[in-house]
Amino acid sequence: MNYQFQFQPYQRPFKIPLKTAHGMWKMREGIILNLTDKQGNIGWGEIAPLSWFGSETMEDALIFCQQLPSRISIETIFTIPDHLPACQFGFESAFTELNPNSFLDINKLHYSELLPAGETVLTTWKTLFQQGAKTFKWKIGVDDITEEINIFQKLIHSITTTLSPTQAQKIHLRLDANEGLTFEQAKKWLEHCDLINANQGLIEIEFLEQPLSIDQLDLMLELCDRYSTLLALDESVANLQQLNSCYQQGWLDIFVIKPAIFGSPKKLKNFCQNHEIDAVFSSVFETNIGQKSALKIASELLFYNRAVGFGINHWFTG
Ligand SMILES: O=C(O)CCC(=O)c1ccccc1C(=O)O
Ligand SMILES: [Mg+2]
Repeated sequence: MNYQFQFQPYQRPFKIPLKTAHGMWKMREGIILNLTDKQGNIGWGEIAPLSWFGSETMEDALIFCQQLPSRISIETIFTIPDHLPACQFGFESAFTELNPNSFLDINKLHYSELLPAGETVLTTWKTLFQQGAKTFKWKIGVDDITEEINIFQKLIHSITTTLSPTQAQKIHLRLDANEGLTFEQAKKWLEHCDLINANQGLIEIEFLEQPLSIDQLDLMLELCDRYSTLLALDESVANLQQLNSCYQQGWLDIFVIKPAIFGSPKKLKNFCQNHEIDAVFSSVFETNIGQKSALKIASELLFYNRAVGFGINHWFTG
């Protein structure tokens, strides 16, 4: 059995550049591919690399696609090397569209909306809340910490005063530092988070994501012991080898999984079915094609029903 293979690179500008502790991101680049079977059915896939998270680069992915013949076998799809994790996802997704293995309803998922770093968070959160959002993630570790904690207090105040006392559902707020904090700064943030969570009010700080760099897992484990607010690993668990390693080293809080750069979905499913980890599935700003495949994986593997980090469409026009 083999498939006809086609691919097309794309570029998609952000409405406003995404600011994280890793820098500014203005343009999402990737590759849309399709496989056609003998009956003429088409399966779509997307390669959306994120090299600052340790995946291959856009160039690596393009070179890989260019050297493939126009007809490829199943064997080719399932033997893409581990240093091309976004390619593994893209090709396997297209294959799975042609050979579906589950029919779960991705419309049942709930979403976390991504809020921009800095003061604009104060207006953005409200617009998204008025559209029905209940879970938000705010990027921190970008500006001076005193300034950010100041904005954080204003955000908490804004949420508290906007909610009606009869609000049925809690607002969940996630903080994502993208490795941008020091140990001391992480402690400071977690003190603020613990105070809010001790209130047991209508706002819950759901977790602090990747406060420290990936070589500081020991310190992040220490933060888990010291504070009651949960921590999440993201950059530290970008692929299967890293996930395995952090799991073995005793991480019990949350794991952020970005299916589009994680590598083979088959291997990811295998891991999650053997270890019931507390996972948050999240986007890497892929288009609807990659999102659909990633959300299918999420709906199959979600044990704790946490909101998925795919509330990102407001970052693009059209
Ligand atoms: O996880 C989410 O809720 C949104 C997606 C997100 O934050 C993200 C998107 C692209 C690259 C990195 C990250 C990140 O979580 O650090
Ligand atoms: Mg993150």
